[in-house]
Amino acid sequence: MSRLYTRLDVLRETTQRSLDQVLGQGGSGGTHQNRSERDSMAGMYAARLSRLWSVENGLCFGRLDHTDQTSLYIGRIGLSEEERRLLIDWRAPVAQPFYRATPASPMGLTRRRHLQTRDRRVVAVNDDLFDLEGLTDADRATLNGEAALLAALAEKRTGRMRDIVATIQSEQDRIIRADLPGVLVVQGGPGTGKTVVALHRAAYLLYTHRERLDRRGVLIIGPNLTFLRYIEQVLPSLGETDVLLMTIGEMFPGLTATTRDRPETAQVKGDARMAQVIARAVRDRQRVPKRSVELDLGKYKLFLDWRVCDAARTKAVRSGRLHNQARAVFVRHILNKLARQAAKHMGRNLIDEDELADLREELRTEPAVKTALNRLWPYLTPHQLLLGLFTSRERLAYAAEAFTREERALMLREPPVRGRSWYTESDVPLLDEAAELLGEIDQSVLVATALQNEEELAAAREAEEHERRYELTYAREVLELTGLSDMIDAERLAERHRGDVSHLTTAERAATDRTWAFGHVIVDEAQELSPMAWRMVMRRCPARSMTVVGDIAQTGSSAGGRSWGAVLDPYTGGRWREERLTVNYRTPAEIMALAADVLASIDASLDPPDSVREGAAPPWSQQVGTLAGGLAKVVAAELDGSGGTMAVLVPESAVDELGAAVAAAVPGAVAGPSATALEAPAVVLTVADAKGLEFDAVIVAEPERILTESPRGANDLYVALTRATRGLGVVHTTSLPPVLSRLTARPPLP
Ligand SMILES: Nc1ncnc2c1ncn2[C@@H]1O[C@H](COP(=O)(O)OP(=O)(O)OP(=O)(O)O)[C@@H](O)[C@H]1O
Repeated sequence: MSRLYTRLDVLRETTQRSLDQVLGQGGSGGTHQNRSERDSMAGMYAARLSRLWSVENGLCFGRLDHTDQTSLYIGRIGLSEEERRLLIDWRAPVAQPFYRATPASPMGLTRRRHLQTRDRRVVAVNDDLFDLEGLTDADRATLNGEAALLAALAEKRTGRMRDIVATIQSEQDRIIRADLPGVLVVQGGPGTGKTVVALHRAAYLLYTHRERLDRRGVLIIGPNLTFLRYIEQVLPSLGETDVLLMTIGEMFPGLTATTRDRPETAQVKGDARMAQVIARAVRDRQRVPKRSVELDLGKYKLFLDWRVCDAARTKAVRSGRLHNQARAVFVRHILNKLARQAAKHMGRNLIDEDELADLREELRTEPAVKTALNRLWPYLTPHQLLLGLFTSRERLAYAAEAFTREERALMLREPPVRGRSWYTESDVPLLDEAAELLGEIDQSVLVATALQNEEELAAAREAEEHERRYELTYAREVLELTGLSDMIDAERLAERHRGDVSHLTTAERAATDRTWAFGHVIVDEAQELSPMAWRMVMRRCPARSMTVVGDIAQTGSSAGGRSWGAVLDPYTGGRWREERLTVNYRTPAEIMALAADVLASIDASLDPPDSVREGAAPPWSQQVGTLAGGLAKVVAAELDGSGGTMAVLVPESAVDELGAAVAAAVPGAVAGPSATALEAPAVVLTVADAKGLEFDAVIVAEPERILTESPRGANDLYVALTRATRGLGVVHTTSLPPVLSRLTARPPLP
C-alpha cells in the first residue's frame, strides 16, 4: 500500500510542477494561438491533478490472486512505474474477475481479496476463496463472502452518495460494462443500485471509449437539483469530472426551471399532442389579414392586399425553412409587391431589378411597413412564442384545439411578474420544441427589430439575464467540482461559456449549446419523464446511445411512463434491451415488507426486490392530535444526535406548514430542498423532492393524504417508504390507510 501511495505522491508532484510551469509562462501575453495552447495545457494538467487528488481515499481496494501464482492489485486508477503495472484501474478488462468471479466460475482466480483502508493503512481484509482444495485451515477460517458488501451497506449515510467500486455485485457489473451503442433500460425496484450503477457505467464508458466520449460528452439527467447534489461526488471520486449533470428543467440553456406544475397541468403540458400545439402556435404567428391593410408612408399610402399576404405565406411555408429563416421569403415577396405599388406612385410603371432592390430596402425601414410585417410574421424566440401562447385564450383556442376547454384552461396563465420565475419544469421541453420550429435569430436582427410586443421583449430580456446568472452559477459549480477555483475565476469561465469556447471542456461547452449531440445520455428516474421531455432528450442523443434507468412502479408524475415499450418504441423502433436489478441494498427486509404491501395495492403482479439486509427495528406508527405540532415533537424525539440523516416526507399540500413547524422546533432541521438540505440532521421534503435519495431514518407524515393527493398517490407512498436505510415511522392524525396495517402502533401523542 505504501508503495502505491508513494507513487501517487510522485505523480502529483510532477503534475503540479508541470502546471506551475505552464501557468508561469505569462498571463495574457503572446499570440492568440500561444495563449490558447497554454490554456488547454493548463486545463489538461489541472484535470489530471484533480484526478490524482480525488483517488486519495481507497486508492487500492482489492487484490486478485490467480491460479498461475500471479497477483494484481485493483484500484480507482491505474498506476505504473518503469513499465511495471502497480495498480489496475477497476474498469480495465483484467479487473473484471474482481466483480464477476464466483465459486462456480472462478475465472482463473484462487482468491479475491477486499481491502478496506483508512488514512493509507489497511484496516480490514475480507477474502473470497475459490480454490477450496488448496486452502490452509487459517484460510478457511477467513472465508467471508459478503463481509465487504455488508460492511459498506451498514455505514451511516452522509447525505452524499458514495461510489461502490470496491463492492460492485455481479449483476451490476454486467450492466456497468454493457456495450456502448443502443438503448439499455435498467429496470429495478427501489434501492437496487440503479443510480449508483448508472454512474459507474458512465465512468466505465468514459474509460473504455475515451476518445469518442471526450469529444461528444456524457450527459446524466436526474429528477431534481437536490438529487444532482446528492450524486455529484460519485464521478469525481472515480476520477471523472467531465460529465454533465442536469435536470429536465435545466436543459434549455439560460433557464433553470425548478417549479413544478400541478399534476393535471403537468400531464397536459407533457402530452405528446403538445408537439402539434407548438407547431400550430408557430403557424398562428404567420398571419394573413382578413382584409387589405393600409400603410401610411406620409408622402403616399400603400395597400397590402390580403391575397398578397396569403401568397407570401404559402411561398414562405413551402420554402421548408424554419419560421425565423422563412420570414425572409415572406418579407421579400411582400416588399416586391409594395415596391411596384410605390413605383407607380412615383409615376414609374416599369422598373428594373436594381431599382426594385433599392425600393425594397427603402420600404423595409419604413415604420408603417415594419410594423405590418412584424405583426404578420414576427421574428420569434421560443420564450416569446410560449409567453404569447399561454397568456392568450384565443391563441390557445387555436393552437390547442385538440385539447378540451378544461385542459386549455389549465395552460392559461398570467404574464410574468418581475423577479418571479415564470417557467415551470414542464415548460422546458415546450421551449425546446419551439426552438426546433423557430430556428435561430441573428443577434443583429433582434436588435434591429425593435418593434416587438413590449411584454415579449421584457420576457426575452429576462431570459437573457437568467442566462447570465445561470452561466455564473454553473461556472462556480464546475470549478468547485473540479477543484480548480484557485486557478480560474467563475466570471471568466462564465464569459467563456458565452463567447470563445475553444478552451472549455466538452461538458462545459455542451451545457450551453441546445443543439449539442451527446455521445451517451443516461436518464435516471426515467419513469418520470413526459412524452414531451422524451422528445427533447432524444434530440440530444441522435445516436441513441443511452442508459435509461428507472422503475415503472415508482412513477409519481401524471405525465410519466407506464411501460418502457410505450416510452421507447417510438424512438428506437422497438430496438432497446432491458436488464433487471433484483436485490435491494438499501431498505432492510422489515421495512420492505411494508412497502411490498403498498406495491401489491398498485399492481399485484409486481415483485418487490429482495432485501440484502435484515434486522432493522419494525416500522412504527404514531397518532398525533395536531399534525404540525405532533410531527415536530416526534421528529425531535427521534433525532438521537448520532450524526445520521433523517427525512420527514410530507404531502405536497402541507409542505410549507409542516416544514416551518419542524424547522422551528428541531435545531438544525431544514424545510425544503435547499443547498444545505442534504447535510441537515433532518429535512422536510415532498416525495417528489426525495426521489432517488436515501436517509438513515424516514418519517412519513399523513400517508392518507399522500395517497389521495395525486392520481399516483400509491406510487408516491411506495417511494416514501423505501427511502429508509435503518428506521421508518409514520405519523398520522386520521386513521391509517389499511395498506399500512403491518405497522407497529406506538401509544398516541395527545
Ligand atoms: N454493490 C454495492 N455495494 C455497496 N453499496 C451498494 C451497492 N449497490 C447499491 N448500493 C447502495 O444501495 C443504495 C441504493 O442505491 P441506488 O440509490 O443506486 O438505488 P436505486 O435503484 O437508484 O434506488 P431508487 O430507485 O429507490 O432511487 C445506495 O446507498 C448504494 O450506494
